Amino acid sequence: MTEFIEVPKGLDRVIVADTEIGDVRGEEGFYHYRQYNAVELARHCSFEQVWYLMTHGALPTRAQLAAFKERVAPHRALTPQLRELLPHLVGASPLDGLRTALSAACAARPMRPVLDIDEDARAEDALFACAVTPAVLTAMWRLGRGETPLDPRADLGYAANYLYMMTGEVPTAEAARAIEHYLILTIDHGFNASTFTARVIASTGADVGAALVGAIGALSGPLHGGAPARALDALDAIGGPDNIDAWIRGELEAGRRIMGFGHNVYKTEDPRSNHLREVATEFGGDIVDFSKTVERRVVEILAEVKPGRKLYTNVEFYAGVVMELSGVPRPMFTPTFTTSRVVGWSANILEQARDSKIIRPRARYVGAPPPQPVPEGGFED
Ligand SMILES: CC(=O)SCCNC(=O)CCNC(=O)[C@H](O)C(C)(C)COP(=O)(O)OP(=O)(O)OC[C@H]1O[C@@H](n2cnc3c(N)ncnc32)[C@H](O)[C@@H]1OP(=O)(O)O
Ligand SMILES: O=C([O-])CC(=O)C(=O)O
Repeated sequence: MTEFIEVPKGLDRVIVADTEIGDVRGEEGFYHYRQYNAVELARHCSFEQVWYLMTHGALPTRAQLAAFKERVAPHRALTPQLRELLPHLVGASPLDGLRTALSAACAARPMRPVLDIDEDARAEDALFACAVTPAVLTAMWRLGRGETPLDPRADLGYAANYLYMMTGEVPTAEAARAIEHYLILTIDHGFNASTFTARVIASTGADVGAALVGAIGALSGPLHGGAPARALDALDAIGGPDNIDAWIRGELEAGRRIMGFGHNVYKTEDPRSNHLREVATEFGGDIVDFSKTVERRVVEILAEVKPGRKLYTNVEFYAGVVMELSGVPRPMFTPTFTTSRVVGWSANILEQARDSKIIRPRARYVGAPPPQPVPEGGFED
């Protein structure tokens, strides 16, 4: 007799795997990649150093980093197939374009199921997908505006090159470093919905590309990854200090959620939000002051209207502010998130692929009691 185990809705607080990649300690407001505080990594490392850490399990030596960058370099430009495909995707949102184009690029490679290949081959597939993602997104953006996609520049760091390929301008050091901080902060975050999706797909033995494309789909919803542009739109809709309370209360009365607030794991301040607030403060300006006032009132009003829920700003609120100040166009906010999270998904896919157990939970059937006779011809009257 099979014994069933009830778990809370949304798998809330359920531990479904062991991982050596990192963890989120929600009560403390702390998260880490491997053995390092992720915020400290953002303060002290380049994106590529943390990328190496996530996939290799240790920070690189100088020589290892140089060798890693050489492995990445040939994959940073669009493949010939992508150059041909992307113009056909103009009109799609950058994220939908990425989902489609990455799938095509992985198919053209071709990628083979993780179950059929060794660790090195899986890691090469993951490295290819991560390296080409910024080129796909920036090309989609430029093509959509009638501009020619740009090749990556070897003399620019990861974030500076990303901004350059998108806008055609070499960004200021301040903007490049701000985006690099944001990208490092968002590489990984426990078993969030998109990472879990990637791991479910990898647990079937499917190829790395299949797992990444599924994860992109999971990151496109407003409740996960899709909030930064909506948070900025909210600042626009509020308009000025006199309208803050009325706008927030109106949204809550209409049953809507305030984007960029609340988190499934953090029951105190999100450390990424605290760090990005600092980054935004270094830029300074009206939008930063206004954001801080809005943040304070949202937290206060949520505490009043939703007592006991412990709702604070999550990463997405100041992510939007920092991206806006760094010159990232709003439709590229969530796509920019994928350029970092693809590295975290990849580390998770590689870890999951070492485990041969398929992820396969059960659901309780609550429909009409079976078996009923099938109506004549398969039609209802
Ligand atoms: C990188 C990221 O993906 S970060 C998350 C980005 N998403 C957002 O910012 C969207 C807004 N936030 C939310 O929708 C939620 O806080 C989530 C999805 C992030 C987390 O949800 P959960 O932890 O599962 O909380 P849940 O949905 O159970 O909400 C708990 C209560 O708080 C309320 N709540 C949670 N977040 C918010 C919010 N942003 N605005 C208003 N109310 C909220 C819910 O309405 C619910 O109230 P109830 O008890 O009266 O029903
Ligand atoms: O952890 C989560 O559920 C959402 C989140 O903040 C992330 O994925 O970065």
